[in-house]
Amino acid sequence: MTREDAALLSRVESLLADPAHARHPLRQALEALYHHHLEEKARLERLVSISDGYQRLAVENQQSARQGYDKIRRRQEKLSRISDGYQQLMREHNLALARDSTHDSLTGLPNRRMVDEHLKQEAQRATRHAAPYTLAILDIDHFKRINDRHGHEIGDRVLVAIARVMQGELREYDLCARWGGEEFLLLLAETRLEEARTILTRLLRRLAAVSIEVGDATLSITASAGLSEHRAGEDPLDDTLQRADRALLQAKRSGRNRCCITPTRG
Ligand SMILES: Nc1nc2c(ncn2[C@@H]2O[C@H](COP(=O)(O)OP(=O)(O)OP(=O)(O)O)[C@@H](O)[C@H]2O)c(=O)[nH]1
Repeated sequence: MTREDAALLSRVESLLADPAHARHPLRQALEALYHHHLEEKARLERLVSISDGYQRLAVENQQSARQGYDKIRRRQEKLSRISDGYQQLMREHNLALARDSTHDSLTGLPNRRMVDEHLKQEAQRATRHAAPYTLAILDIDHFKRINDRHGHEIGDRVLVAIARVMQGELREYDLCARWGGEEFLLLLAETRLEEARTILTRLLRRLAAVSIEVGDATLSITASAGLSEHRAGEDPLDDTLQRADRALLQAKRSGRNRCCITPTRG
């Protein structure tokens, strides 16, 4: 209520209360108007109060709806984080499984299964592009002595060291796999026998220069290798590798620390 309204009301109340105007012809009408005004004012105040209550309720509802929504959103974000983490874990787990199934756990080199896959691909490539490739089988010389003298653990260290050297020496499109025990299979892509022999001779020299510290002593090794070039139409494992194996035997028999080849024909 404004100051003017309050002053007017107070003036009306004074007029109504004044006995001098008790018989005034407008007094009754003024009194009725005054009471009507008070009732209307009270009604208006009630309406305002109800309206305020509604507004308060609406705001509270809005707030609680927003809080509820935020809570659900936070929960969903949390769930999606958990799900993302779980999926990432599964992906890593599957990758690790796939890797374990195709790689040797000691050296980290590809294993036989991986060789099989590569040989299939290489066979297709060789047929399509007439691209030659050579297989080499490399075997550490007198490895049993290393195990016997220094123990299996040192033998393992030697295998790991050799694997690392071979991976460093070969081209990235070649394959160097652990074939079993102290034997490694090398697939030299797009490589003819003579070129492969040069690569293997260099590799054997590199291996012979490796020093492995065992306590106070320094250990060194040599290796022998047999090579054979794949011939069109033949099975790489049944034929090419068999010839490479025979060449390896020849390398061992003729004094070790060397590589031998089987001629491309014959
Ligand atoms: N430390 C270790 N030794 C292995 C592993 N796999 C095979 N060997 C050993 O490798 C040795 C292979 O010995 P042999 O087949 O007699 O051949 P070698 O002593 O290398 O002799 P040559 O091949 O004739 O020069 C055996 O003593 C096996 O126990 C392995 O994963 N770790």
